[in-house]
Amino acid sequence: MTHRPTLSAIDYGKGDIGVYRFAAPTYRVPAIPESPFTGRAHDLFAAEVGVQVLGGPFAAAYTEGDNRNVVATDTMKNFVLKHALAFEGATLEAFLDSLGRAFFEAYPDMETLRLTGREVPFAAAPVRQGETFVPSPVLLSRSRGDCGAAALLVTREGVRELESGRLGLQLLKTTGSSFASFARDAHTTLPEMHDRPLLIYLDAFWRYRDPAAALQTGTGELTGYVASEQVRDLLAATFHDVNSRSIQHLVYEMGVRLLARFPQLREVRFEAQNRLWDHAFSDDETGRKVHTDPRPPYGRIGLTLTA
Ligand SMILES: O=c1[nH]c(=O)c2[nH]c(=O)[nH]c2[nH]1
Repeated sequence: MTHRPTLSAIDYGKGDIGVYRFAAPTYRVPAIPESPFTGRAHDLFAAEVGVQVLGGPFAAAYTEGDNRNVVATDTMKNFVLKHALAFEGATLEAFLDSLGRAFFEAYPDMETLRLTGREVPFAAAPVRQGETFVPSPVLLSRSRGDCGAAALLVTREGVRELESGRLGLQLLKTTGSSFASFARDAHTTLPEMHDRPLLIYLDAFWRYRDPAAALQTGTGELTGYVASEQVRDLLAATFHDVNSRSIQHLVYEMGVRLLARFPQLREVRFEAQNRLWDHAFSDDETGRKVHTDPRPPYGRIGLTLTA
């Protein structure tokens, strides 16, 4: 008999479950100075949801090919869609939380779930109404830009981990950023940059002191809920204001302001990428400059700040 290795961790589930729900309840949040956002202007709840079942009595499927306890991932997908029909709340976090509880109720063998969601952003198109433009109540434009996100680790006892986020920001500051006076040695070729056009890709994440603030199932004003659109705008406002000496310096300032603006948060985290364009040509007479894409290697800057 050959030696049988130990099954240290197993998980299986479904990814990228598109959930597009019409007539979804909306919510509002208190205004903050850095953002015009106070609530979603339409009633489409659109997200890509992921479900992973961890551990539990699913080992025999791996070791014996015994599927008797396996909930087919196709069944999970149907379960998620059906749950969206019944869900009374408005936010991604509340949806995933209630989804977890529904899974535990329906499937007694499930012990731990990792639930993830990423908003599919649509914005109301501006349409003329008299002398001005208003958001169309029926015409939405799919935005390929940044989006809200949430990830929960849940057990039958409740939410063990909850992290919210805004993913995929791409921010360019044309002037007012530097990177100079860094350590130089025999390997250094990078010149000092006292004013560089700075392009960053940025994912931002946050955790609440009390996850209950994120999991409110109400639909009116959700006091204490942090809307990812406001986070996006606060990060952009910070980049606008700060003359950064590096991306490290910039994300630190972003984190400080985010924690100060939302005292209900206990931790913020950033994953930034330096996507600075390469300078190609300049014309001193006109002041024009042309840049091009950099070579593939890019700088990565991470930061976690605790309040
Ligand atoms: O903001 C920056 N931080 C760095 O650590 C770094 N390193 C580098 O080559 N360019 C930059 N820019």
